[in-house]
Amino acid sequence: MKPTGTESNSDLNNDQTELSSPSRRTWLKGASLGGAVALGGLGTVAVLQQTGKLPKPGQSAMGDTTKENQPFYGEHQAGIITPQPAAALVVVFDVLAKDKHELTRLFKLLTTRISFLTKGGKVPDVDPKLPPLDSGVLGPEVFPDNLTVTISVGASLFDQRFGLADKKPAHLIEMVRFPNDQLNLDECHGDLSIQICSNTAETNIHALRDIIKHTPDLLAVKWKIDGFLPPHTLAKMGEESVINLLGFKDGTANPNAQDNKLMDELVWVGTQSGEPAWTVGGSYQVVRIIRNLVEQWDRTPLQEQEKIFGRHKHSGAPLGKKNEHDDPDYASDSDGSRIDFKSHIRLANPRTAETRKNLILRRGFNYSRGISKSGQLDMGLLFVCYQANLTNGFLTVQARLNGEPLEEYIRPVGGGYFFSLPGVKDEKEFLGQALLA
Ligand SMILES: C=CC1=C(C)c2cc3[nH]c(cc4nc(cc5[nH]c(cc1n2)c(C)c5CCC(=O)O)C(CCC(=O)O)=C4C)c(C)c3C=C
Ligand SMILES: [Fe+2]
Repeated sequence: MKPTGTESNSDLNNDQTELSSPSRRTWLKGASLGGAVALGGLGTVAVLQQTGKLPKPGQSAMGDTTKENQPFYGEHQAGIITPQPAAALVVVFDVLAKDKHELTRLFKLLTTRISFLTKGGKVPDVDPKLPPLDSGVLGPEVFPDNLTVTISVGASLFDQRFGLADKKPAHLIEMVRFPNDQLNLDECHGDLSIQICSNTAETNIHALRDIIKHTPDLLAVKWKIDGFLPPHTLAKMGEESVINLLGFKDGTANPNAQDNKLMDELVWVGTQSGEPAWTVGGSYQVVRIIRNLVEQWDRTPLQEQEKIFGRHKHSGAPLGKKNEHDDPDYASDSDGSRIDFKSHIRLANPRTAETRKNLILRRGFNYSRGISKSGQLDMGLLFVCYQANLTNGFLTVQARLNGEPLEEYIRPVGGGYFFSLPGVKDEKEFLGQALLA
């Protein structure tokens, strides 16, 4: 299936992200040296640690964030409209289950593991002659650390193996190849994706190893990629967006994920969608591994970089405007002399009444993973987005972006389309229950 979509102009509200998390306020705010005198004899760092104004070894610069937790039970899975933490990984599996009965066992197992991992708790000791129940990566007691684990299924899960063909979400297809793609098939598609996000890479690794340990006969890893967000800009989230590896603020014009009505319209599959009933409360997930050709980009004049995005590099403001969240005001730029018609932002979202249905919720992370065979840095954007309708969302937006000047500096190399399952409402339910009913 080929993505399509051409749009026309009129005005549209500018939806802004409100992802502010009070726990992410910089720990230095309000820290004072008062009390240092009372602890005379200790060095300044030790004094600040004693008074709780500096992190102790093992604590992050934000303070102890290990107890932060995201609820597992709810109408929707966590990790979609949840504010983004610093670390992420996406892992995609082939499902080894042989029939629907085994697939049900897989989803029940995933439910049990995720509900434990996101809450945390003590892991029982076992006979030392046996393998320990837990990898021990987080110590003897597992802590939540803001963990979310989001389960999504690919189009291939609806083949003949499990008798689910008639339950396939209407828009779910295998990822299509766009003109600028240089896809490595080893990093494309798959039966099941798991997005794991938390405050640290270690917590994500712990969760992944726990899931793999419990599912040896049911899942086989196909591909995996780690992502991160810069902590120094995460601390200012809500005021400013985080910076991507091309040095631009990313996420500025994202729809407000705290606005439930907007999320019902743009992200969650609703009862009137014409989709199979089991999908209500779920969302289409797009994952794209988009390499940034940073050596080339870093030798590109600032003026050119800004023209390509349509925004000022450091402030993130639309060209010709002052502040990051200012409206690009395309009505006053009908000839494209201020913000080029081919700029990334103008193509991605022309902000017309007709293109409102194409809005997507982006939830990307930076990635960096060594060097290419020809000695270039292998880094870029782990692009993730969610939408209620894959065709209206990513496929249409990407079709508009095809041929954009940014393509000279980016190469999509992998990814897939998936459907994120609806949430688990309480302890009696399991992930995918309605799909397997
Ligand atoms: C198909 C969807 C999109 C892909 C793929 C994509 C890749 C991509 N984007 C950046 C950097 C930025 N994107 C920005 C805005 C933006 N991007 C998309 C969609 C895709 N981007 C949308 C819908 C928007 C919002 C447009 C708007 O509403 O005005 C920005 C500007 C800041 C922001 O609003 O987030 C940057 C910067 C890269 C580097 C990239 C691939 C590597
Ligand atoms: Fe973008």
